[in-house]
Amino acid sequence: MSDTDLSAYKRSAALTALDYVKDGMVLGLGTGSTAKEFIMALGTKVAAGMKLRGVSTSRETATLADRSGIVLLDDNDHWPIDVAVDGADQVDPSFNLIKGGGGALLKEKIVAVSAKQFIVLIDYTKRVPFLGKTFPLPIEVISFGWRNTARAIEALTRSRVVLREQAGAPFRTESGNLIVDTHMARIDNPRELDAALHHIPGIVETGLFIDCADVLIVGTPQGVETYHATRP
Ligand SMILES: O=C(CO)[C@H](O)[C@H](O)COP(=O)(O)O
Repeated sequence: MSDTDLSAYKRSAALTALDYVKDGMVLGLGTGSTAKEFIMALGTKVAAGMKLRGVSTSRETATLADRSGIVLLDDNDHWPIDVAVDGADQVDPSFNLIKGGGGALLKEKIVAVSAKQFIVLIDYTKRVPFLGKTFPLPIEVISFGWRNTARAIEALTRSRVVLREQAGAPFRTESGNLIVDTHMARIDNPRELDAALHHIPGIVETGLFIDCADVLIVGTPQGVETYHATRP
């Protein structure tokens, strides 16, 4: 299915997420095409008189938020984020996520875990029985010694690790780091893998979002489905 076909499902999920937005809130604003639908929809709320402030996870999102009339908090402020809303690349049955397809995973994770509630918006094709296989795991690494870091990731995961490129050059995150995409056949235990990866020096953050999502909103051909995570 093409991205154009899926954009209607992303949009319907984004519109449903508006129900969670109340006047005066501070919102965490994700990055990517689904987050974009949400931020543009927020513009209608602001135009109708709602006052919203936000924390942006990328320059692209900051531009969209500005156009929607959302006042952005400074990077150096303490952010009292009520609700963070973002897309994802894969979601497993326990609502664990792979994120970072757009390369914004570090800021996205900081914002998601800072929020009182984290809402994930996806089209139905992103729900998977297990993470990996159809989407490589993005890992943000510092450029110093990145080849050694990549080798260590390969040894741990027994998978192919590929430096992400853009226009023929290494892709740089907004924090100045690199992304290596890790092609794993299947991630059986995302929590254990995330913990093990964090022991490798040079890894800044992984695209595994474990126990972060509170609400999952899925756009499907049959309509929008909403799920609330239950945690012990
Ligand atoms: O993690 C992300 C960016 O780093 C995005 O949320 C993820 O890639 C999904 O993107 P899209 O909504 O465009 O399908």
